[in-house]
Amino acid sequence: MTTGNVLLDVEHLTMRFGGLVAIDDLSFEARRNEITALIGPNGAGKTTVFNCLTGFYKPTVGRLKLNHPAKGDYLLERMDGFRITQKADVARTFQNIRLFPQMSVLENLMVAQHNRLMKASMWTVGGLLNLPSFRQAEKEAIELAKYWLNKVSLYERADWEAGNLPYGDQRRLEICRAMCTRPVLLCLDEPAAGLNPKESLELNELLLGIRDEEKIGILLIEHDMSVVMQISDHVVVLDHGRKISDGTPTEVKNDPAVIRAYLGEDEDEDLPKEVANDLHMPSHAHGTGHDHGGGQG
Ligand SMILES: Nc1ncnc2c1ncn2[C@@H]1O[C@H](COP(=O)(O)OP(=O)(O)OP(=O)(O)O)[C@@H](O)[C@H]1O
Repeated sequence: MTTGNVLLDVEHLTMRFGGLVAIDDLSFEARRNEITALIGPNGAGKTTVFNCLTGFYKPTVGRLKLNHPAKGDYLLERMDGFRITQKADVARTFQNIRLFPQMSVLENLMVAQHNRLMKASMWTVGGLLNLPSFRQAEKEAIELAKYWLNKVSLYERADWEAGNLPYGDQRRLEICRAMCTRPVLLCLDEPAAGLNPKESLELNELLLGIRDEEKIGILLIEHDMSVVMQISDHVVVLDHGRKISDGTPTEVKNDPAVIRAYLGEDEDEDLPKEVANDLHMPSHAHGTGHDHGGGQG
């Protein structure tokens, strides 16, 4: 595993819901210019980590330090969700698509830049008077939106209602929308869910391009092991809220603790072929009864 360039430092994160410990003393790092995958069976606590990072939940215990390359350090656990996006430049997508379906594709990307435009308009006055500074900000916002639409071949459909796009395109539009906020950390919750193999490959290319060209950190929750193993620089494995492995994809897939978490020791269960292939395990194996499909968080 590489060192340096630590962008996100999660220290001793614990999240309890009443008597349920969803995250139990979790520590890990995510670096700039890297894709860090957070994997684990259903209910392992992955989405809860995202919810803590983005201000949806206040952690019971723990420190979530974002080392912003331009602005300094932020302790995310002390910030409200909108400030985490606005100030700390953390962006997120959700398991279930959350576009504005009746707005156009382009409008969805302009809404993402609302904060910047409001600031440039001096909270309406500059916009009403159409001041040069506002016109310039608006031009830049449109340019940025077009840049991302070109990246995902949606430029020609900028005027479509977002809800009318095919499913895979909606997923990619969500990523574009997050990128239009100019994040330093992009958190993606199961971006490959429901994609066909060709769309999954395109997603891999998009994410690798974002990592290499934008030089940001990506934190990825994903059940699709072909995506995880092909594009991650670093994988953190959770099971029942605890970290059970942390390393390169090769280190993690050979880790007996990971194999046990996915396969279990007691019951007979078929491991889904694609998980078995990517973890280099037999598809006939023993199981814990953990569900391996893409669940809701
Ligand atoms: N708001 C909440 N209130 C009570 N329990 C919760 C809440 N949010 C999550 N949990 C519980 O915390 C545990 C972890 O859930 P979480 O959604 O983080 O898992 P996950 O790894 O993302 O699962 P999946 O892969 O199915 O999305 C689960 O037992 C879940 O029921």
